[in-house]
Amino acid sequence: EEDMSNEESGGESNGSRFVAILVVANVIVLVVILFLLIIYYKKYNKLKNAMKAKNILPRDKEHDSTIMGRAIEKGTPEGGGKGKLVFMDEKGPAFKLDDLFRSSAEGLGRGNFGNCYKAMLELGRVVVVKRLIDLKPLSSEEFVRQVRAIADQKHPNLLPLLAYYYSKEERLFLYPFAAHGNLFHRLHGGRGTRDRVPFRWGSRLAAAQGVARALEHLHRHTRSEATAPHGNLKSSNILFDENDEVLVCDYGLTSLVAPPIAAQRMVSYKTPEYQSLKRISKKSDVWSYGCLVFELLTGRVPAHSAPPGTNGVELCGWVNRAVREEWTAEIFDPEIVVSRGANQGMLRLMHIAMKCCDKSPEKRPEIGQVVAEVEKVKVEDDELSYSSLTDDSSYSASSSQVIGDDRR
Ligand SMILES: Nc1ncnc2c1ncn2[C@@H]1O[C@H](COP(=O)(O)OP(=O)(O)OP(=O)(O)O)[C@@H](O)[C@H]1O
Repeated sequence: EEDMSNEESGGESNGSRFVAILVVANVIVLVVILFLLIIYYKKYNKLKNAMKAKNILPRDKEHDSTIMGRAIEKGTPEGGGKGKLVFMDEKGPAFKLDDLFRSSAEGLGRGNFGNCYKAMLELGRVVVVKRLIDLKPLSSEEFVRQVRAIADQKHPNLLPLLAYYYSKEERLFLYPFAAHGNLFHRLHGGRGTRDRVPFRWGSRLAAAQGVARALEHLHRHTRSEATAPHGNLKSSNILFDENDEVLVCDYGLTSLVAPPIAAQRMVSYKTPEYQSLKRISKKSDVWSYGCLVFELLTGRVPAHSAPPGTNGVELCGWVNRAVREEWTAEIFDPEIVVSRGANQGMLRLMHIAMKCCDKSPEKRPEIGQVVAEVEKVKVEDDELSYSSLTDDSSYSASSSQVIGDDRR
C-alpha cells in the first residue's frame, strides 16, 4: 500500500513538473516570437524609410497633410507649449495658428538652417514656413528684438517676413511664397535637356541690379560695419515672384545663428579675410555679391555655395586667371554670348564683380558704389568709357582679348 501511495505521489509530482516545463517552454516560445517580431518590425521600418529617402516609395499623403501640424504641435497650447504666431504687419493676423496647423504642406527642401515648407492654407493662400535650427541661445525678448530688426527691412527686392512663430521648442519664420522659384534653378536647372528655358542676358542683368539694390538697402539700414547685413547671399536665396521680380531672402540671420554654425554654413564666412583673420564686415556681403555676379555671367556654381551633390568652381580665382592669361572670352556662359560674343555690358559687369571679389576687403567698393555702376550697365551697352569702379586699361585690354580670343 505504502509502495502504491509513493508511486501515486511520484506520478503526481512528475505530472506537475511536466506542466511547469510546458508553461516555461510556452513562455520562452512566446518571448522568442515577440523578439523576432520586434526585429522584423524595426528592419521593415528601416527599409521603408530608406526607400522613401531614395524616392522609391511615394510620399505618404497623410504625412503631407499633417506635416505642418507636426512641425509645430509641440509648441501649440494643445501640445502643452506656449507657442505664439506673431504677424509683422500692423493690420493684424492674416490667419490663425490653427489654420496653419491644418494646412496641407509640401517640403521645399532642407537648407542649412532646417526645413522649408510650402503651406497651402484654406482660401488659396500660400505661405512658406522656414524652421530655424541651431540658433544662438537668445532670451525671447532678444529674439523678438532681432526678428523686428529683420522685419523692418522693407524693400521691393527683399522678401518680406510675414510672421514668426516662437515657442520653447520651435522657431518658425513665415514668408510669402515666391511663385517663380530661385536663381539657382533658373541658372542651372535642366541644362542640356529639352526642358531648359534659356536665361537671357537681359534677365540676368535685371537680377544683378535687383540684388544690388536689395543689398544696398540692407547695408544702409545696418549701423555696424563689423557685420554682414545679409550674411548668406547665394543663388538659392534669390527668388522670383510671379512677375519675375527679384526677391532676396534669408537676410539678417547672422544675428540669430550660433557663431560656429554660421562659420560652417554661411557664405559671408567663406571670404578670404574670414579664412585667414576671422574677420566679418559689410564687405563680406560685397564679396558674396561679386561671386553671385560671376555665377550669373559664367553659368557655373561657386564652390563655396554649391549645394550638396553639385560641384562648384572657385570662381574668383578662375575669372582672375582668365583675365590674366587672356582667355576672358571663355568664361561667359554660352547661353548669353550666342553669336556675338560677350558684349560691353557683360565685360563691364565682370569688372565690377572683380572689384567686389578683391582679396582685400578695404579695396572692395561700398555697395552704394556697386549699385551706381551696375545701374549704368545696359543690355546693349556699346559705350567704351566708364568710370570709378572699372579700370579703363584692363577693360580695354580685355575687350580686345574678347574680340581676338579663340574660344578654347
Ligand atoms: N519664400 C519662398 N518661396 C519659394 N521658394 C522658397 C522660399 N523660401 C525658400 N525657398 C526655396 O526652398 C528651398 C529651401 O530653402 P532654404 O532657405 O531652407 O535652403 P537653401 O536656400 O538651399 O539654404 P540656406 O539654408 O543656406 O539658405 C530652396 O530651394 C529655396 O530657394
